[in-house]
Amino acid sequence: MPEHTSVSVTDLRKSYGKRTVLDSLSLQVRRGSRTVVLGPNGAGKSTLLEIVSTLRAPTSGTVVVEGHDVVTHTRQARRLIGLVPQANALDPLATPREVLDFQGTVLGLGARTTRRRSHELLELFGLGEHRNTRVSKLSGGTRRKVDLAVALVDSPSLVVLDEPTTGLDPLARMDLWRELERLTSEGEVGTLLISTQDLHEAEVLASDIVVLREGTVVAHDTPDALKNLVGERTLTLTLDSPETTDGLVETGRAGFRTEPEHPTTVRLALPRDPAVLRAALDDIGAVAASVEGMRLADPSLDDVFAALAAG
Ligand SMILES: Nc1ncnc2c1ncn2[C@@H]1O[C@H](COP(=O)(O)OP(=O)(O)OP(=O)(O)O)[C@@H](O)[C@H]1O
Repeated sequence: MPEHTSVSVTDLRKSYGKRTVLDSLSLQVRRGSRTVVLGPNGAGKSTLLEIVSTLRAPTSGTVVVEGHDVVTHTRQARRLIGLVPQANALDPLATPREVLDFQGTVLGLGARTTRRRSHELLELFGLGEHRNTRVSKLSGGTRRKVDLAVALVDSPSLVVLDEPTTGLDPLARMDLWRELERLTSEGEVGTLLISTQDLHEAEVLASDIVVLREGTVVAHDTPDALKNLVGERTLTLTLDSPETTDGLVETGRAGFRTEPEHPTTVRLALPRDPAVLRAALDDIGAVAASVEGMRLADPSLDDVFAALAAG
């Protein structure tokens, strides 16, 4: 496994009976990355994360986390992984402090280390004022921070989060995103592996994106590279009449197009060839007196998802 790889997945297959859910899946998760796994319902995101986290056994193939094979060296791998499961699994009657202390005890950290780590994590997530409040009385966002704190008790190198903000309100989501960014930028956690259905979440969090479709990786790159791969920068002009837009579409040399429902707007995928770009600007210059508005839009992860995940 190369030094800069946190998780190395090779030829992974998972079947339930006759149904193959992950198929010949190979993937290298960069150490230090916030890698987001995107894919439609049933693509296999949770299954992949559960196998990486040692919760589920693969049918075949290998998964190595921080140098430890999750099947042959499960215990060693498990110690380096912090898991934030999809469903909240906290005891509603316990307090955050009790939950953290319990986790430290289960992990065999010793009383002093457990106390110190509990204190550090309560501080890290601003949970001090809630330390003695029962989990059942905490907001969804605060509970999620407790989930995250629990995952960090043993200072894992890799934190795996399955749909971490599902069910949270927009402010709580943004708050959790900030925490996750801070964890990696301040070096508290080496690598984050996150599954989500939420393209906005991916946009905010991801340094790297993996697109899964029907149990295989169909793309893996930085968000910008994926956007450039599938989408185009688009210029939208609003002109003063349908006649002017029609004229531009007919005479323009760079692929101007209109949409029937917006007869006064004209769209142009920005040409990469400088000569074609200059010709387009000339054409726009010729109708400059008719321009009423202009908007430049970058390709988005919606374009990536539509092109790659939905197929
Ligand atoms: N224990 C199981 N037994 C049988 N089939 C299963 C089991 N767990 C998952 N599956 C099936 O495997 C496929 C992949 O499920 P998985 O939960 O990994 O997908 P996902 O991408 O996480 O989907 P979602 O976004 O809906 O959570 C689904 O079709 C699911 O029904």
